Amino acid sequence: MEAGVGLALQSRAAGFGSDRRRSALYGGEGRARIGSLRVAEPAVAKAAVWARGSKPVAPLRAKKSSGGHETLHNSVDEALLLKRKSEEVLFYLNGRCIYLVGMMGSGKSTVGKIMSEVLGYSFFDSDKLVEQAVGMPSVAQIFKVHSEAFFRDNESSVLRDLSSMKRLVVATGGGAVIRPVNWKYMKKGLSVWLDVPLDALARRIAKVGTASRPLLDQPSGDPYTMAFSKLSMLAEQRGDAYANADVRVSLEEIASKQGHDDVSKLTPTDIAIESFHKIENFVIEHTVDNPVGDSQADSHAQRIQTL
Ligand SMILES: Nc1ncnc2c1ncn2[C@@H]1O[C@H](COP(=O)(O)OP(=O)(O)O)[C@@H](O)[C@H]1O
Ligand SMILES: O=C(O)C1=C[C@@H](OP(=O)(O)O)[C@@H](O)[C@H](O)C1
Repeated sequence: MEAGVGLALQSRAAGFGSDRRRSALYGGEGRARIGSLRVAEPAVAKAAVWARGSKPVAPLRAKKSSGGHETLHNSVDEALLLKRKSEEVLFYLNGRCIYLVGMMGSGKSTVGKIMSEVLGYSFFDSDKLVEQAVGMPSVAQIFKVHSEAFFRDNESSVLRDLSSMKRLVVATGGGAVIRPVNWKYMKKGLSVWLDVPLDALARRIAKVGTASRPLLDQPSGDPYTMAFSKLSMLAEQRGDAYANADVRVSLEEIASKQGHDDVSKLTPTDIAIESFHKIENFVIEHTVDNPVGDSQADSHAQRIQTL
């Protein structure tokens, strides 16, 4: 049984409900607002926080980072490229939402927040919306007190409600892809599969712990090994479900384009840029009547080049 997610979203949209609920709906994480979009921090500066390597480095306004000029240059270049790509994509998206899908720990929330900020879209994490709809503080607790099926019903309701909105980036839960009805909702926008090798996922999850991810939570054992074996099982069960996404962003491919094979060197900004690139190609390839018009697209491309 679902907990009236649709009604909850509507009543909150009309200004009812608790502040906690309202801030989660309109700000995702308390930043942007639907209706009057607001980006709290300049996206370029924010993006520059993630420079090469897996750790955040100092923002631009700070003194030189330990990586020196080269690191600073890399982060500035990345941030500018991200900005430029987002401007191109914004045009092609025409208000459509972006749904990020992928296994647990694939970076949907991390990359999704960067994409939403630079686009000026609102960000939502569907797990958080389910928690609010049900009135429980964590997905883990929902699984424990109710069941996975109860969680999945509410997840579908949240996706249904989001699908009627515009200009959102949504980080879906890793298992949202298994229900065909969820694809009906996500296909109202553009879906992006963050395809991350299992060993990298297991490393990330072992680092942050499994308490918030009930399907991986194990009372004992080496965290990396346990996460790896559970993730492998889930990946097998889910088969090709992720491949329903409109575009696939493979971290292995990005790493190989950059001339190495270490996906742990990729920053979330690298991944956001590649996601924009793939979305743009997808829209161009799938625009049957070319409603944008070639000349309009050309002049847009020229404008972008001069930025
Ligand atoms: N490109 C990346 N490099 C290194 N760590 C990352 C990267 N993207 C995400 N992470 C880390 O991996 C963990 C899971 O990321 P998250 O965005 O929460 O994934 P998801 O939303 O897909 O479950 C977080 O601790 C996050 O900081
Ligand atoms: O893969 C899954 O089935 C799940 C992924 C989780 O979301 P994240 O992918 O954000 O961790 C969360 O929805 C729930 O624990 C189930």
